[in-house]
Amino acid sequence: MSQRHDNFAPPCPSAPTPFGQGECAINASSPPAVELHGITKRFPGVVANKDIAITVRKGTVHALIGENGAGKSTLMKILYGMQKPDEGTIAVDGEQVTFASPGDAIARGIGMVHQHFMLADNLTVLENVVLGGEKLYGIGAKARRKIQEISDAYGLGVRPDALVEDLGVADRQRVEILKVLYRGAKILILDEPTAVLVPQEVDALFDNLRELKSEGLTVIFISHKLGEVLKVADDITVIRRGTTVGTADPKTATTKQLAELMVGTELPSPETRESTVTDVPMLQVQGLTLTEAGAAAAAPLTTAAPPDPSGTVALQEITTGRKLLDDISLTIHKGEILGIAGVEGNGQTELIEALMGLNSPDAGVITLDGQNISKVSVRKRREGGIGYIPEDRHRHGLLLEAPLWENRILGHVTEAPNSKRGILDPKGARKDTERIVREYDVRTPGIDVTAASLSGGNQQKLIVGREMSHAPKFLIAAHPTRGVDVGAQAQIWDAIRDARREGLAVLLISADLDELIGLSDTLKVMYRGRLVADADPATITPEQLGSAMTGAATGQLEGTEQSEDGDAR
Ligand SMILES: Nc1ncnc2c1ncn2[C@@H]1O[C@H](COP(=O)(O)OP(=O)(O)OP(=O)(O)O)[C@@H](O)[C@H]1O
Repeated sequence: MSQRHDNFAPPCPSAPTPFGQGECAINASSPPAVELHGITKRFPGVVANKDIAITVRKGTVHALIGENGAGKSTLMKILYGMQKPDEGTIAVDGEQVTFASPGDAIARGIGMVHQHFMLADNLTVLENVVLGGEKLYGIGAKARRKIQEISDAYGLGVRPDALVEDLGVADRQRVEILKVLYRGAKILILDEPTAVLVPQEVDALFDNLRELKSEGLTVIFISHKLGEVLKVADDITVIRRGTTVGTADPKTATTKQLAELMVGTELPSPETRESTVTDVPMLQVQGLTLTEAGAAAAAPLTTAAPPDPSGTVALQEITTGRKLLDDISLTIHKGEILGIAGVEGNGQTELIEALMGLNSPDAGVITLDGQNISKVSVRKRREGGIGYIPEDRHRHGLLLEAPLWENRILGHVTEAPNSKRGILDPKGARKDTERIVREYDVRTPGIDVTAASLSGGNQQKLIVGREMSHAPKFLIAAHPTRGVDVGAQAQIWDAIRDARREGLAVLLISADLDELIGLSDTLKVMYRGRLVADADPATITPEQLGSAMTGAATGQLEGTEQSEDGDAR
């Protein structure tokens, strides 16, 4: 490592050693909950983890940070029994263990909350928590008591009889946490837990984490949000290119230092106040309304998803006509980034799907560059100049089991360089994939590996590279930097800004409010399917925006104006 900061100590040596020998940053005052020593994991062409050494103290929050592809998820999968290390040892509470499956890890008190929640929407909280763990406390009064007890003990505020489909993102996350606690977890692994939360929800989650550790539980969490890491972590381990490069003391370290240690670059800022907005409308939406029945017509864009076995039931339920999009009108001009703020589940997904032609709106007109595209197919819309960075990269952005170069073709089959005179051109696609890998720094051993084998952030870089390569007129960018490290984030922001300067119109949807405020020229708040307020990105704060998003703030917000469609509800 070339740079060294006073606040950073080298990682603990990989061979088991007693604590407190001076050069190791970990405080010896609490006993270790987890000790990873000499962990090495190889995949074809990649050493994902190399001689990793981490000690996690009991009753602490331990953050794991590092650039995309550094090896964080692999390491946590090893600790959770999902992957087997090629070398190295794991000790839990001082005892050496080997895990053949997550079941083994759970039995040793390790639980993992994944980024993508794994809850059944149509079941209650109680049913979700009990599901698969029926042997523990049954499914009746005893289970209910236990859930209430855990919820009260850690301040989770979970209601056992609430239907999961009625819960917001933060509540769902609490259910996931409760679920692992119910199974006896004493060590919780959280994979980017704040990626989908608004600032107030992040604070609430951090209160929960503090509660957990005050009860002696241990939390390991992966994050790219360095400010949050400094706020909540007791210890920080930095992983770089598969190996531990240092530990940091959150009391004294700065985000800038962390960023430098992680990726060797300074912390980027999304702030952009140069205006390139023209008065030429690129995308116009008038009175877009969608009921549940129209949304059910949604077709997957890329993957041939297996039919939902509960499809018939779902269809029977779609009779209420509840409006998922309610009279949405907006205009995005050439050179303009219009940001939409909203807690997930308030219609953003449906709006994106409507613009892409993936659902059937009940009313409304969509115009792209003067052409009415309301009834036009997905393919024609793409050929007409719509770029699409989807919110769920696994469902709509990639064919996970296909190689990278085939993923380069996805959504752009008929366009150059993937196609020549109407015929697929694998050579052209391969060459251009290599360019994207180079230009967007996609960390991969080659373009023939599957998309599934890339780390999450590198998958995202591939999608962004692909979509920007077609010089779109209008870009739908849903969480464009979700899961990417600070270095790649800066690169993606630059790519979007550069294209905007050339006249690109962008619809930006992001849970990262700094990104939303920093990049947008115009900002709207979406709540329960409606655009309820316009905010000025130059003056609004993330906290004010967060309040508006949760519907907590009514009337006109500071830094906002009334929405086009009337009252600021
Ligand atoms: N199943 C797999 N097959 C092949 N390679 C893999 C597999 N899983 C991970 N890798 C590779 O191992 C390396 C580490 O990936 P990992 O997902 O652990 O990184 P990460 O630090 O979690 O990244 P991110 O921040 O982007 O999520 C990457 O180069 C990735 O491509």
